[in-house]
Amino acid sequence: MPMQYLTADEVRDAERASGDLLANGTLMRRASHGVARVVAAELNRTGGCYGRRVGIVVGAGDNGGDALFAGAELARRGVAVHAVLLAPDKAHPAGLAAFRAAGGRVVPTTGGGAALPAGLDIVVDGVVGIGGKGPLRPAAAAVFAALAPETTVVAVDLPSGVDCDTGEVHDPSVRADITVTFGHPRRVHLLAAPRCGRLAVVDIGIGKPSERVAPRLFSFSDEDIDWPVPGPADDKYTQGVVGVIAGSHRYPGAAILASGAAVTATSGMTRYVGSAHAEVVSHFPEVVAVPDLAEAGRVQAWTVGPGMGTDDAAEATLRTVLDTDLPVLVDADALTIVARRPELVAGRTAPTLLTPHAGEFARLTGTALGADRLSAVAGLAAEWNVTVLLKGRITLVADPTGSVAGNDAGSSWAATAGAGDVLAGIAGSLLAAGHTPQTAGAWAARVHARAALLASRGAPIGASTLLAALRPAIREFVRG
Ligand SMILES: NC(=O)C1=CN([C@@H]2O[C@H](COP(=O)(O)OP(=O)(O)OC[C@H]3O[C@@H](n4cnc5c(N)ncnc54)[C@H](OP(=O)(O)O)[C@@H]3O)[C@@H](O)[C@H]2O)[C@@H](O)CC1
Ligand SMILES: Nc1ncnc2c1ncn2[C@@H]1O[C@H](COP(=O)(O)OP(=O)(O)O)[C@@H](O)[C@H]1O
Ligand SMILES: [K+]
Repeated sequence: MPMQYLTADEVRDAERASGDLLANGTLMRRASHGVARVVAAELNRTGGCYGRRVGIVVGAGDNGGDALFAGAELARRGVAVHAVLLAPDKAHPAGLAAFRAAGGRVVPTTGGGAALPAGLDIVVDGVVGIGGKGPLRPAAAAVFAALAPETTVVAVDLPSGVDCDTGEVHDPSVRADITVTFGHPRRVHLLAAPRCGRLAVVDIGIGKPSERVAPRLFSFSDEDIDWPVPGPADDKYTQGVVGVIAGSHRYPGAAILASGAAVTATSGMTRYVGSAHAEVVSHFPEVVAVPDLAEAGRVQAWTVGPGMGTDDAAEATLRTVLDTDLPVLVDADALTIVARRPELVAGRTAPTLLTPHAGEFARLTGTALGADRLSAVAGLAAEWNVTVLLKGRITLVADPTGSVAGNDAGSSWAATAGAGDVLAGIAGSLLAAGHTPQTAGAWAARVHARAALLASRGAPIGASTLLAALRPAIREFVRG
């Protein structure tokens, strides 16, 4: 099942709908118990709970309340728990009473600030949760800045200082090793996944919000991905033929990478059109390669753009392809052309997938991509009535209805020249196989990221190494 990521308002809506459970404190009891369990498991993994030392950083709201109740539970298990109260007058009263009663120690405040003692095994970030705004304030920032670098940080609900709805990482903010959230993941857990560390979702007995607001962010689970495979009745044409228009005789790299990715991604046939036809065939003899579009046979989808140039001839080719009623993936140089001629795609009714990186995105919209990547990509998709895949560590694929599929690559080894050409070849193949632009883009991003991880094993890679790992990566997503 795809995972849905909620806004802070949607979380509040779901919490309110749980009625008595919210009012009588059951939700907070379950939430804090979940935090304590995760912290205890981490301590047990590294030697046990008894005699260990944990710090909690407690803000003014219910996030601090969660931390205090969790601290109380840990203290009852024999952990020495020290709390810094950032706003002593506002600290959750029942939480603070429980913490003190269990033997938790509150660090005395001196000169308006307080620091945690040294030598802690784990520090719990209970500064802010879904009610937080902006960066960490100075008192909280000082506590985290003073921690030894090896201290494990467990964030309650989200790392404080990171925006719940946009994932904007303010400076300063918390970097968590583990984040414990409640009921349903929030947008921040995907949009700022590297800042959240491992995510633990604790069931506290709340349902889904009654209404979702656009953009609605989700991610495919591995099990949702069902890679196309040929059946007994298939031949090379029935699985969808993909056409690649990329590269040039002078710069054949993009042509070879995109065509090679298309050959590898799905069975069937890959056609190539462009002046690098001889180079493409010398690397991948199975590609049917011709210099001119007029000579190309039939395809079920086009990938157009990487390294094709932006001159009049390139524009004419792009126009011809976009004038068809076939699915088209528009990348790289083709995006530069579209930025000056938006009417080429804006009126299309056939499936259209634009795949910009941040710089190309800015060229398309005329403004630099800000911190709210999710709203930006959903906005462009809605305005142009196309699907937009925004590249990066977190790839976002927005369709025009406000649905956005996100994928955390899990590593950043794919940030290498030519990796985008490989992505374009994979996603084009999935379009030719009949998938929607959003599914094609999101599945391509997932398998591309997996290939980068497999290829790298901890060392830098180039795009051809990534391409070589594509087949084992795809194997993980072939069902049955
Ligand atoms: N509802 C429930 O049943 C459940 C809720 N649960 C938990 O409650 C959390 C939500 O609690 P919440 O609504 O009290 O807000 P919260 O995130 O603690 O922060 C707001 C406070 O922080 C302050 N503040 C704001 N920005 C700040 C900054 N940058 N730096 C420093 N301070 C800042 C601001 O205070 P002020 O601006 O007045 O100083 C305000 O008082 C949720 O994330 C989950 O953990 C769970 O127990 C499950 C059940
Ligand atoms: N920091 C990062 N972490 C993970 N993947 C990244 C990162 N930056 C870029 N990528 C991925 O690498 C590829 C780079 O594409 P692109 O920028 O078009 O490069 P090129 O044009 O050189 O091929 C995309 O698939 C993108 O999502
Ligand atoms: K927090």
